[in-house]
Amino acid sequence: MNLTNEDESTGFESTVATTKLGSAVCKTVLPNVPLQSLDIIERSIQKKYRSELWSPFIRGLKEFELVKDGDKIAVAVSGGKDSLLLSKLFQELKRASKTNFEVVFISMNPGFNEINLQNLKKNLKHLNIPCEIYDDNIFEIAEKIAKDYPCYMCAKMRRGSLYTKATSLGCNKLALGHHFDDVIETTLMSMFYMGKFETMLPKLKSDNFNIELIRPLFYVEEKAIIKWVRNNGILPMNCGCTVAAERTSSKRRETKELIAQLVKNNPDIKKRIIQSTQNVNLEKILGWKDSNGKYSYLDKF
Ligand SMILES: Nc1ncnc2c1ncn2[C@@H]1O[C@H](COP(=O)(O)OP(=O)(O)OP(=O)(O)O)[C@@H](O)[C@H]1O
Repeated sequence: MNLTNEDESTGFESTVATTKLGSAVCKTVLPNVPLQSLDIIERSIQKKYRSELWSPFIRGLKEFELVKDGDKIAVAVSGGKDSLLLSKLFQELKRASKTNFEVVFISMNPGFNEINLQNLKKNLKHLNIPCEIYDDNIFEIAEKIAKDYPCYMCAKMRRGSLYTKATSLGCNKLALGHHFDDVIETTLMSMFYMGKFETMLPKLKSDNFNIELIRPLFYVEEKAIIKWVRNNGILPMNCGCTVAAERTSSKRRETKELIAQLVKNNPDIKKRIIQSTQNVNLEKILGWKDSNGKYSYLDKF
Protein backbone atom coordinates (compact mmCIF):
# COMPACT_ATOMS: atom_id res chain seq x y z
CA MET A 1 0.00 0.00 0.00
CA ASN A 2 1.30 3.48 -0.85
CA LEU A 3 -0.14 6.50 0.85
CA THR A 4 -1.01 9.21 -1.64
CA ASN A 5 -2.23 12.78 -1.29
CA GLU A 6 -5.55 13.52 -2.90
CA ASP A 7 -7.43 16.72 -3.44
CA GLU A 8 -9.45 17.80 -0.36
CA SER A 9 -12.52 18.51 -2.41
CA THR A 10 -12.86 14.88 -3.49
CA GLY A 11 -13.22 14.00 0.18
CA PHE A 12 -10.41 11.47 -0.02
CA GLU A 13 -8.09 13.85 1.88
CA SER A 14 -4.73 12.39 2.79
CA THR A 15 -5.40 8.89 4.07
CA VAL A 16 -6.22 7.23 0.81
CA ALA A 17 -3.95 4.46 -0.29
CA THR A 18 -3.46 2.55 -3.47
CA THR A 19 -3.71 -1.20 -3.11
CA LYS A 20 -2.33 -3.62 -5.65
CA LEU A 21 -4.77 -6.43 -6.36
CA GLY A 22 -3.69 -8.80 -9.10
CA SER A 23 -3.19 -6.62 -12.13
CA ALA A 24 -5.43 -3.88 -10.80
CA VAL A 25 -4.81 -0.90 -8.56
CA CYS A 26 -7.59 0.23 -6.22
CA LYS A 27 -8.05 3.40 -4.21
CA THR A 28 -8.53 2.44 -0.59
CA VAL A 29 -10.25 4.50 2.08
CA LEU A 30 -8.37 3.94 5.34
CA PRO A 31 -9.63 4.68 8.85
CA ASN A 32 -8.30 7.71 10.69
CA VAL A 33 -8.83 6.47 14.24
CA PRO A 34 -9.34 3.12 16.01
CA LEU A 35 -12.74 1.48 15.46
CA GLN A 36 -15.29 3.40 17.54
CA SER A 37 -18.06 1.79 19.60
CA LEU A 38 -21.39 1.03 17.95
CA ASP A 39 -23.05 3.62 20.11
CA ILE A 40 -20.68 6.41 18.96
CA ILE A 41 -20.95 5.35 15.31
CA GLU A 42 -24.75 5.31 15.42
CA ARG A 43 -25.02 8.59 17.29
CA SER A 44 -22.68 10.36 14.87
CA ILE A 45 -25.20 9.92 12.04
CA GLN A 46 -27.84 12.10 13.64
CA LYS A 47 -25.50 14.38 15.62
CA LYS A 48 -22.04 15.14 14.21
CA TYR A 49 -22.98 14.33 10.60
CA ARG A 50 -26.62 15.37 10.74
CA SER A 51 -26.36 18.07 8.06
CA GLU A 52 -24.11 16.01 5.78
CA LEU A 53 -25.68 12.55 6.09
CA TRP A 54 -29.01 12.41 7.87
CA SER A 55 -30.58 15.56 6.36
CA PRO A 56 -29.77 14.83 2.69
CA PHE A 57 -30.91 11.22 3.23
CA ILE A 58 -34.27 12.42 4.57
CA ARG A 59 -34.50 15.04 1.80
CA GLY A 60 -34.14 12.34 -0.87
CA LEU A 61 -36.69 10.06 0.84
CA LYS A 62 -39.25 12.87 1.03
CA GLU A 63 -38.68 14.49 -2.34
CA PHE A 64 -38.86 11.23 -4.27
CA GLU A 65 -41.25 9.37 -1.91
CA LEU A 66 -38.91 6.44 -1.55
CA VAL A 67 -40.32 4.83 1.61
CA LYS A 68 -44.03 4.29 2.17
CA ASP A 69 -46.29 2.50 4.66
CA GLY A 70 -46.32 -1.24 4.01
CA ASP A 71 -42.96 -1.33 2.19
CA LYS A 72 -40.59 -4.21 2.71
CA ILE A 73 -37.17 -2.96 1.66
CA ALA A 74 -34.08 -5.04 0.95
CA VAL A 75 -30.92 -3.00 1.50
CA ALA A 76 -28.17 -4.30 -0.77
CA VAL A 77 -24.90 -4.42 1.15
CA SER A 78 -21.70 -4.76 -0.87
CA GLY A 79 -19.59 -4.07 2.20
CA GLY A 80 -18.31 -0.81 0.71
CA LYS A 81 -18.59 2.47 2.61
CA ASP A 82 -21.81 3.57 0.87
CA SER A 83 -23.91 0.52 1.56
CA LEU A 84 -22.62 0.24 5.15
CA LEU A 85 -23.80 3.81 5.73
CA LEU A 86 -27.08 3.13 3.90
CA SER A 87 -27.75 0.19 6.25
CA LYS A 88 -27.15 2.29 9.35
CA LEU A 89 -29.34 5.10 7.96
CA PHE A 90 -32.20 2.65 7.46
CA GLN A 91 -31.83 1.33 11.00
CA GLU A 92 -31.91 4.91 12.31
CA LEU A 93 -34.93 5.64 10.11
CA LYS A 94 -36.75 2.62 11.49
CA ARG A 95 -36.18 3.98 15.00
CA ALA A 96 -37.12 7.57 14.18
CA SER A 97 -39.90 7.28 11.63
CA LYS A 98 -43.64 6.78 12.01
CA THR A 99 -43.81 5.16 8.59
CA ASN A 100 -44.64 1.48 8.95
CA PHE A 101 -42.04 -0.32 6.86
CA GLU A 102 -39.84 -3.40 7.16
CA VAL A 103 -36.17 -3.59 6.27
CA VAL A 104 -33.88 -6.57 5.58
CA PHE A 105 -30.21 -6.60 4.59
CA ILE A 106 -28.78 -8.78 1.84
CA SER A 107 -25.25 -9.23 0.58
CA MET A 108 -24.34 -11.29 -2.44
CA ASN A 109 -20.93 -12.94 -2.29
CA PRO A 110 -19.89 -12.89 -5.95
CA GLY A 111 -16.56 -14.60 -5.19
CA PHE A 112 -14.89 -12.20 -2.75
CA ASN A 113 -11.45 -13.23 -1.54
CA GLU A 114 -11.30 -14.57 2.03
CA ILE A 115 -9.77 -11.41 3.54
CA ASN A 116 -12.57 -9.26 2.13
CA LEU A 117 -15.23 -11.73 3.21
CA GLN A 118 -13.91 -11.86 6.78
CA ASN A 119 -13.70 -8.05 6.91
CA LEU A 120 -17.28 -7.79 5.64
CA LYS A 121 -18.48 -10.18 8.36
CA LYS A 122 -16.50 -8.31 11.02
CA ASN A 123 -18.01 -4.96 9.97
CA LEU A 124 -21.55 -6.35 9.86
CA LYS A 125 -21.13 -7.79 13.35
CA HIS A 126 -19.61 -4.65 14.84
CA LEU A 127 -22.19 -2.40 13.19
CA ASN A 128 -25.03 -4.72 14.27
CA ILE A 129 -26.38 -5.15 10.73
CA PRO A 130 -28.27 -8.48 10.54
CA CYS A 131 -27.30 -9.17 6.96
CA GLU A 132 -27.82 -12.39 5.02
CA ILE A 133 -24.77 -13.20 2.92
CA TYR A 134 -25.57 -15.55 0.06
CA ASP A 135 -23.30 -16.99 -2.64
CA ASP A 136 -23.73 -16.29 -6.33
CA ASN A 137 -20.52 -16.85 -8.19
CA ILE A 138 -20.95 -14.08 -10.75
CA PHE A 139 -17.28 -12.99 -10.92
CA GLU A 140 -16.26 -16.32 -12.43
CA ILE A 141 -19.23 -16.46 -14.80
CA ALA A 142 -18.80 -12.83 -15.98
CA GLU A 143 -15.13 -13.42 -16.70
CA LYS A 144 -15.90 -16.62 -18.62
CA ILE A 145 -18.67 -15.28 -20.82
CA ALA A 146 -17.38 -11.72 -21.30
CA LYS A 147 -13.61 -11.98 -21.10
CA ASP A 148 -12.77 -8.62 -22.64
CA TYR A 149 -15.31 -6.56 -20.77
CA PRO A 150 -16.61 -8.44 -17.72
CA CYS A 151 -17.88 -5.35 -15.84
CA TYR A 152 -21.04 -4.80 -17.86
CA MET A 153 -21.97 -8.47 -17.57
CA CYS A 154 -21.10 -8.54 -13.87
CA ALA A 155 -23.26 -5.46 -13.12
CA LYS A 156 -26.19 -6.96 -15.04
CA MET A 157 -25.92 -10.30 -13.28
CA ARG A 158 -25.52 -8.57 -9.91
CA ARG A 159 -28.71 -6.58 -10.42
CA GLY A 160 -30.59 -9.76 -11.44
CA SER A 161 -29.24 -11.67 -8.48
CA LEU A 162 -30.23 -8.95 -5.99
CA TYR A 163 -33.71 -8.58 -7.51
CA THR A 164 -34.23 -12.35 -7.32
CA LYS A 165 -33.07 -12.52 -3.71
CA ALA A 166 -35.14 -9.49 -2.62
CA THR A 167 -38.23 -10.88 -4.35
CA SER A 168 -37.76 -14.27 -2.65
CA LEU A 169 -37.79 -12.45 0.70
CA GLY A 170 -41.11 -10.77 -0.16
CA CYS A 171 -39.60 -7.30 -0.67
CA ASN A 172 -41.20 -4.70 -2.94
CA LYS A 173 -38.14 -2.44 -2.95
CA LEU A 174 -34.40 -2.87 -3.34
CA ALA A 175 -32.21 -0.05 -1.97
CA LEU A 176 -28.77 0.57 -3.49
CA GLY A 177 -25.94 2.74 -2.13
CA HIS A 178 -25.39 5.08 -5.10
CA HIS A 179 -24.75 8.61 -3.86
CA PHE A 180 -24.80 12.22 -5.15
CA ASP A 181 -21.36 11.99 -6.76
CA ASP A 182 -22.26 8.69 -8.48
CA VAL A 183 -25.29 10.45 -9.99
CA ILE A 184 -23.27 13.43 -11.23
CA GLU A 185 -20.40 11.34 -12.58
CA THR A 186 -22.78 8.98 -14.35
CA THR A 187 -24.62 11.92 -15.94
CA LEU A 188 -21.40 13.41 -17.28
CA MET A 189 -20.00 10.04 -18.33
CA SER A 190 -23.06 9.29 -20.41
CA MET A 191 -22.52 12.61 -22.26
CA PHE A 192 -18.74 12.28 -22.60
CA TYR A 193 -18.43 8.63 -23.51
CA MET A 194 -21.84 7.48 -24.74
CA GLY A 195 -23.14 10.58 -26.49
CA LYS A 196 -26.42 10.73 -24.61
CA PHE A 197 -27.95 12.84 -21.88
CA GLU A 198 -29.47 10.81 -19.08
CA THR A 199 -29.10 10.49 -15.35
CA MET A 200 -29.27 7.92 -12.56
CA LEU A 201 -32.83 8.06 -11.24
CA PRO A 202 -33.66 8.04 -7.53
CA LYS A 203 -36.22 5.32 -8.14
CA LEU A 204 -37.20 3.10 -11.05
CA LYS A 205 -39.37 0.08 -11.72
CA SER A 206 -37.70 -3.17 -12.73
CA ASP A 207 -38.60 -4.41 -16.22
CA ASN A 208 -38.48 -8.07 -15.24
CA PHE A 209 -39.34 -8.17 -11.54
CA ASN A 210 -42.22 -6.78 -9.57
CA ILE A 211 -39.90 -4.58 -7.55
CA GLU A 212 -38.76 -0.96 -7.36
CA LEU A 213 -35.12 0.03 -7.18
CA ILE A 214 -34.50 2.99 -4.88
CA ARG A 215 -31.39 5.16 -4.32
CA PRO A 216 -31.85 6.81 -0.91
CA LEU A 217 -28.33 8.36 -0.91
CA PHE A 218 -29.24 10.46 -3.97
CA TYR A 219 -28.42 13.71 -2.15
CA VAL A 220 -25.61 12.40 0.09
CA GLU A 221 -22.12 13.51 -0.98
CA GLU A 222 -19.31 10.99 -1.13
CA LYS A 223 -16.90 13.15 0.84
CA ALA A 224 -19.30 13.09 3.82
CA ILE A 225 -19.51 9.28 3.65
CA ILE A 226 -15.71 9.03 3.57
CA LYS A 227 -15.46 11.32 6.60
CA TRP A 228 -18.04 9.25 8.52
CA VAL A 229 -16.26 5.99 7.75
CA ARG A 230 -12.73 7.23 8.46
CA ASN A 231 -13.54 9.20 11.60
CA ASN A 232 -15.38 6.21 13.05
CA GLY A 233 -12.45 3.87 12.37
CA ILE A 234 -14.35 1.67 9.90
CA LEU A 235 -12.38 -0.14 7.21
CA PRO A 236 -14.93 -0.76 4.45
CA MET A 237 -14.48 -3.21 1.62
CA ASN A 238 -12.39 -1.36 -0.93
CA CYS A 239 -11.22 -3.80 -3.55
CA GLY A 240 -14.02 -6.31 -3.75
CA CYS A 241 -13.66 -6.98 -7.45
CA THR A 242 -11.17 -9.74 -8.19
CA VAL A 243 -11.59 -9.54 -11.97
CA ALA A 244 -11.18 -6.09 -13.50
CA ALA A 245 -11.18 -3.47 -10.71
CA GLU A 246 -9.41 -0.24 -11.70
CA ARG A 247 -8.74 -1.33 -15.27
CA THR A 248 -12.24 -0.46 -16.34
CA SER A 249 -13.10 2.35 -13.93
CA SER A 250 -10.48 4.80 -15.23
CA LYS A 251 -13.16 6.80 -17.06
CA ARG A 252 -15.02 7.30 -13.79
CA ARG A 253 -11.80 8.36 -12.08
CA GLU A 254 -11.06 10.86 -14.86
CA THR A 255 -14.56 12.27 -14.58
CA LYS A 256 -14.27 12.46 -10.78
CA GLU A 257 -10.99 14.37 -11.12
CA LEU A 258 -12.45 16.74 -13.69
CA ILE A 259 -15.39 17.56 -11.40
CA ALA A 260 -12.99 18.12 -8.47
CA GLN A 261 -11.04 20.60 -10.61
CA LEU A 262 -14.21 22.47 -11.63
CA VAL A 263 -15.48 22.59 -8.06
CA LYS A 264 -12.35 24.53 -7.04
CA ASN A 265 -13.51 27.58 -9.02
CA ASN A 266 -17.23 26.99 -8.79
CA PRO A 267 -18.32 25.23 -5.60
CA ASP A 268 -21.92 24.97 -6.82
CA ILE A 269 -21.11 23.08 -9.98
CA LYS A 270 -22.35 19.71 -8.70
CA LYS A 271 -25.69 21.24 -7.72
CA ARG A 272 -25.95 22.80 -11.16
CA ILE A 273 -25.37 19.47 -12.89
CA ILE A 274 -28.21 17.89 -10.88
CA GLN A 275 -30.43 20.93 -11.55
CA SER A 276 -29.81 20.62 -15.27
CA THR A 277 -31.31 17.11 -15.18
CA GLN A 278 -34.45 18.57 -13.59
CA ASN A 279 -34.63 21.46 -15.99
CA VAL A 280 -34.35 20.09 -19.54
CA ASN A 281 -35.84 22.57 -22.00
CA LEU A 282 -37.42 20.39 -24.69
CA GLU A 283 -37.72 23.43 -26.95
CA LYS A 284 -33.99 23.83 -27.06
CA ILE A 285 -32.85 20.31 -27.62
CA LEU A 286 -32.12 18.69 -30.97
CA GLY A 287 -33.64 15.34 -30.25
CA TRP A 288 -34.92 13.04 -27.51
CA LYS A 289 -36.32 9.54 -27.11
CA ASP A 290 -38.74 7.59 -24.96
CA SER A 291 -40.10 4.04 -24.92
CA ASN A 292 -42.19 4.82 -28.04
CA GLY A 293 -39.37 6.04 -30.22
CA LYS A 294 -37.07 8.88 -31.23
CA TYR A 295 -38.04 12.50 -31.87
CA SER A 296 -36.38 15.49 -33.52
CA TYR A 297 -37.17 19.14 -32.89
CA LEU A 298 -37.65 19.33 -36.67
CA ASP A 299 -40.74 17.04 -36.39
CA LYS A 300 -42.79 20.05 -35.26
CA PHE A 301 -40.76 22.83 -36.89
N1 LIG B 1 -22.14 -7.91 -3.80
C1 LIG B 1 -23.12 -7.08 -3.51
N2 LIG B 1 -24.09 -7.46 -2.64
C2 LIG B 1 -25.11 -6.64 -2.34
N3 LIG B 1 -25.24 -5.41 -2.86
C3 LIG B 1 -24.31 -4.97 -3.72
C4 LIG B 1 -23.20 -5.78 -4.10
N4 LIG B 1 -22.44 -5.09 -4.95
C5 LIG B 1 -23.04 -3.90 -5.12
N5 LIG B 1 -24.16 -3.83 -4.36
C6 LIG B 1 -25.09 -2.69 -4.28
O1 LIG B 1 -24.94 -1.87 -5.43
C7 LIG B 1 -24.50 -0.56 -5.03
C8 LIG B 1 -23.56 0.00 -6.07
O2 LIG B 1 -22.49 -0.89 -6.27
P1 LIG B 1 -21.03 -0.38 -6.53
O3 LIG B 1 -20.22 -1.51 -7.02
O4 LIG B 1 -21.09 0.86 -7.34
O5 LIG B 1 -20.63 0.03 -5.06
P2 LIG B 1 -19.36 -0.35 -4.21
O6 LIG B 1 -18.35 0.67 -4.47
O7 LIG B 1 -19.00 -1.80 -4.40
O8 LIG B 1 -19.83 -0.32 -2.70
P3 LIG B 1 -20.55 0.76 -1.89
O9 LIG B 1 -21.45 1.48 -2.87
O10 LIG B 1 -21.32 0.03 -0.85
O11 LIG B 1 -19.50 1.65 -1.32
C9 LIG B 1 -23.87 -0.76 -3.66
O12 LIG B 1 -23.88 0.44 -2.93
C10 LIG B 1 -24.77 -1.81 -3.06
O13 LIG B 1 -25.99 -1.24 -2.60
